[in-house]
Amino acid sequence: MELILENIVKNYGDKKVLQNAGFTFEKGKIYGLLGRNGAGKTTLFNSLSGETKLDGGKAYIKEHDTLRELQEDDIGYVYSLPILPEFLTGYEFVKFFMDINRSKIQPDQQIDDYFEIMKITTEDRHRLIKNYSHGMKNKIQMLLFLITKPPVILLDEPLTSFDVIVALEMKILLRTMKKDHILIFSTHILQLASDLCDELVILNKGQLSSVPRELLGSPEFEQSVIDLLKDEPEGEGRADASNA
Ligand SMILES: Nc1ncnc2c1ncn2[C@@H]1O[C@H](COP(=O)(O)OP(=O)(O)OP(=O)(O)O)[C@@H](O)[C@H]1O
Repeated sequence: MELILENIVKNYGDKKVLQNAGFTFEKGKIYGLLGRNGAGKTTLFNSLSGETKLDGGKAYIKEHDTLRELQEDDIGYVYSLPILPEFLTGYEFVKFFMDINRSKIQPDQQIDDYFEIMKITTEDRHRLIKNYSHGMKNKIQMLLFLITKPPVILLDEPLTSFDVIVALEMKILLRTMKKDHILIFSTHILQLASDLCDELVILNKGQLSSVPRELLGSPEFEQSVIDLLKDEPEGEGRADASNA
């Protein structure tokens, strides 16, 4: 399965944010999306999830040689600031979510199985969401996608809200999930990106480009990414980014 972006354009008034951005993302990989503040990472995620209308271009899902337009249902979106019903307990909310998505769930999957996978304790399951930490809310959002299994999962700065232990748990979870999904997460943490991602994608000047794989984990990695993100035109010593 592939997510294919073609000539994606998004403007806010006179501000051109995404300018003919194109890229092909593949199932089985974790992609890190890097870009400077205001580069348009959230705008790209909002556009793909249908929250914001695109001004141009198309997004497709390609599966078994069949191409179709991306639909809202294809996307699971883990927001950096999750919006959840605070008046319910985690358990009540997940139960409700399972009820309305009954057709997508394997019959042998029990609600507690999902909480176990997400390592949410029995006590926490029955607490009101309004008392959850930011990281706990992110965990609940990720749990929802274990239920509905959308082909594409977008995570906006997800791991920054987790403590080191939970971040490690989440990394393991993302690595197990990647075989069934296209996972794209935005981050400013270069170490996390090089550690977790199979591919790094740079969003700069409204366009997407991939960081050469051989740079991941190399001693020049950090400096090369900084060079790629700088506004200056291509100069000596600058790493080569290949447009997909
Ligand atoms: N609803 C909006 N109306 C007008 N301008 C917007 C809107 N949303 C975003 N922008 C502008 O679009 C640009 C891209 O914003 P966006 O939030 O997508 O960037 P980002 O890469 O996610 O940034 P950060 O890393 O700081 O979260 C910014 O200049 C921002 O001010």
